[in-house]
Amino acid sequence: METLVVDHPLVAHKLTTLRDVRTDSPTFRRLADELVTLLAYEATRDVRVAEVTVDTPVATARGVRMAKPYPLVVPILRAGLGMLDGMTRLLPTAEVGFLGMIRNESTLQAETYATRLPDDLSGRQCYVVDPMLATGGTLAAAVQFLFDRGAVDVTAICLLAAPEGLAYMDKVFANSGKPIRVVTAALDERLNENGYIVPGLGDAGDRLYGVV
Ligand SMILES: O=P(O)(O)OC[C@H]1O[C@H](OP(=O)(O)OP(=O)(O)O)[C@H](O)[C@@H]1O
Ligand SMILES: O=c1cc[nH]c(=O)[nH]1
Ligand SMILES: [Mg+2]
Repeated sequence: METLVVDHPLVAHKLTTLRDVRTDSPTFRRLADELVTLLAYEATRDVRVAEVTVDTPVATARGVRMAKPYPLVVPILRAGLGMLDGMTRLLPTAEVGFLGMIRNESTLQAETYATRLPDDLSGRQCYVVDPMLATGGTLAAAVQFLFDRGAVDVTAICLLAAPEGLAYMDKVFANSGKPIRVVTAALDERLNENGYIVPGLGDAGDRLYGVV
């Protein structure tokens, strides 16, 4: 598995405000939206394109267009929804599948409560969006759903990642033979005894949408 920590002053600046406990929900939403756009710019570096020509007012120019089948963007509900608009703004032809997953806060096991994905993902590039990669249980289950449907490669875009979660992903998919990439704004120190990322930003879903 490949991990890319996007090292850019604008990313670091926005992430710092996102982490701040004083940042209110409207600002948190706006920053999550802006950050995903910056991360997606790097994450889509290998998105498939097809060569085309267009007529400019002056001559013919060679260029590229997004190739079919178009990528699939998969937000993991709830918190991943806060990253969806930023992704589709950058990839307007992408299709969107949904996974509803919740981490049981006692066992830290991921439970799936909704799946709305195309049955056949053969040949599709998939982009999973979820702000937090903590133990990695949620992302591992999400990637497995996509591979089971034939996805060829999966890139996860996470605002924050913990070393424990990356190690877990590495272990689970060591022999998958399919490319997996994690693109994140920061690799934090560790998980605490409750499975929260330290220093982290708290519960991303609650900060986006309110405490449930
Ligand atoms: O790496 P893990 O240990 O599996 O934890 C990460 C998951 O936890 C959060 O979701 P949560 O379960 O809080 O659901 P929510 O988005 O509805 O708040 C987060 O958005 C990830 O999906
Ligand atoms: O720190 C964490 C860990 C899991 N889920 C969150 O929202 N935050
Ligand atoms: Mg949550």
